Amino acid sequence: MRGTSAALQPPADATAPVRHPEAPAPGELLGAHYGQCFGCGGEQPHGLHLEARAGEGVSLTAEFTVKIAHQGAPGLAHGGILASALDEALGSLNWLLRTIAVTGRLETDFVRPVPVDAVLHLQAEVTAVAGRKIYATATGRIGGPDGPLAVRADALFIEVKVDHFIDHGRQEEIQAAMDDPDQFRRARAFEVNP
Ligand SMILES: CCCCCCCC(=O)SCCNC(=O)CCNC(=O)[C@H](O)C(C)(C)COP(=O)(O)OP(=O)(O)OC[C@H]1O[C@@H](n2cnc3c(N)ncnc32)[C@H](O)[C@@H]1OP(=O)(O)O
Repeated sequence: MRGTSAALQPPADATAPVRHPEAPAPGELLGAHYGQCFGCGGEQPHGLHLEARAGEGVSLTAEFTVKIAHQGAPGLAHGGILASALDEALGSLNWLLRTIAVTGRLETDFVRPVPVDAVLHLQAEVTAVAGRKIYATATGRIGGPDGPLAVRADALFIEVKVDHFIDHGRQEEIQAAMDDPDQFRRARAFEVNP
């Protein structure tokens, strides 16, 4: 069974997504956008350490290994963790558009339980854009890109200005990110077009 609400159906005037000319080449690792990010940051000991690689068009692949710290039921990944992995993969697509956007809505189907130590292979793509609204979809398969389907999600991202983070984020982290002398890292912390 699959459920996607009307809010995730692109409107009639939606257009196909356009890959930014300076987006990383297909096959290139995207790297973490922020070291403290729970999804991709290398400085988060219990984070997902999700590694995303650019694909063709506005798509990517990503992998994450389910760790002991990610359990819900004994020996199985927590559903919220799996939704986080999908959210992170979907959010990383915005780097290929060079658009700053946040998740407005995320609808997840949990198809099959995912055991600890399994590697979840994610595939995500933007399907349509309508004004500030970015529609995207993702799947997660166990053990390999052709492995059994475990999770899938459809999402709506909403384009925001960098002020979204500056206005709402805790001041000390915002300041630290803004003070980063590495212009590229500073830009990516907020997924800003550098
Ligand atoms: C930096 C990259 C990090 C990647 C990590 C993974 C991504 C994340 O987890 S991001 C963090 C989680 N998300 C958030 O914190 C977002 C919190 N929400 C918000 O800040 C606001 O609600 C926000 C910005 C999404 C929308 O607010 P606002 O800018 O005022 O837009 P608003 O005018 O309400 O809506 C714009 C359009 O989007 C639609 N929309 C907004 N939210 C939703 C929603 N939840 N469901 C469906 N449609 C929505 C509106 O209906 C409207 O559509 P239309 O233009 O057709 O009328």
